Amino acid sequence: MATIQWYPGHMAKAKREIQERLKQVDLVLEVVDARLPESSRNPMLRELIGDKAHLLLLNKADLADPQMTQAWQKYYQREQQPVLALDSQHGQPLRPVLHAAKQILAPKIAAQQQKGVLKTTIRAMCIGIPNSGKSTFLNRLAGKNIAPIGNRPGVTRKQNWLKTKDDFEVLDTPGVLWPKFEDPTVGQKLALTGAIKEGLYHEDDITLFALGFYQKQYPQILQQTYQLTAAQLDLPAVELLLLLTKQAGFRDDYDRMAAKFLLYFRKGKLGRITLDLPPVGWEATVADD
Ligand SMILES: Nc1nc2c(ncn2[C@@H]2O[C@H](COP(=O)(O)OP(=O)(O)OP(=O)(O)O)[C@@H](O)[C@H]2O)c(=O)[nH]1
Repeated sequence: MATIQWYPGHMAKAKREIQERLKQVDLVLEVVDARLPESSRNPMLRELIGDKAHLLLLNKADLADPQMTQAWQKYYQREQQPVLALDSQHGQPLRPVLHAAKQILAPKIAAQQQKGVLKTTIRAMCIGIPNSGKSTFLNRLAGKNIAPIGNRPGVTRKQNWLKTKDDFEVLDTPGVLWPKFEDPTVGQKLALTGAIKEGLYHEDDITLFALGFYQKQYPQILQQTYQLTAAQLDLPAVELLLLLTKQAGFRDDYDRMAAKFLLYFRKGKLGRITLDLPPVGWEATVADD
């Protein structure tokens, strides 16, 4: 399978801009996809953030496996990484985000108050990879539509400040991917969830990856959606794709079936699933505490 690579012209520029803007903010809000909390974190951004106050937002939690989202939250808490799970599409994130921001910045706010500064504005910066839901999140935060929302990666181009009530100001930034995925499954997961521009991957490859993942982690969803027997569920992914293609009446046009499968997946019609699993053994260390 070809490795998915991405060489956007604006990446280096975005990096410089983010570096510059980091100096102006108290806090970084990192929006990731709750279905892939690690694979949708840009290592370059992580490096840029350094030790700046940082709240990790597991967005699209409505599409993720709720038990896995809970596990990931526990995992990050254990790592001393402040974290919140959000559904920006349907929820109201302002209150929980502001509350978490105030907790993270409590020592800084207390120091300012000691100096007699009573009205403290919190300045945050929203970062994340394309399509993680930054614009949707910011629109919800502001309570009105200000950031452009797209269902394609790479819609947000400029950096804009938005002000909410409660002296909370947030800076929007364009979604930034990184140039090369060390682990090819990261690219496959990002392509599956729609973070990578169409045309940079083969839909059948990504569908085969997804089928294999469902077979291993969520067989009951496949079984129920496509009415499969136990033996069919165990077929190699390629054969399963051919079977689904025939079942759909597409003869041997598996490209058409792959496109349909991806569309279904992206509409959330193939169940709530999480593609990244917390590192093996972390629960044991939590239990030891
Ligand atoms: N189900 C669900 N969909 C969401 C959520 N947040 C965003 N979306 C959808 O995800 C897609 C991408 O959202 P955007 O807000 O445009 O993402 P972005 O990160 O600003 O994207 P770029 O502009 O490419 O950087 C859109 O189709 C949104 O409707 C969420 O919490 N749940």
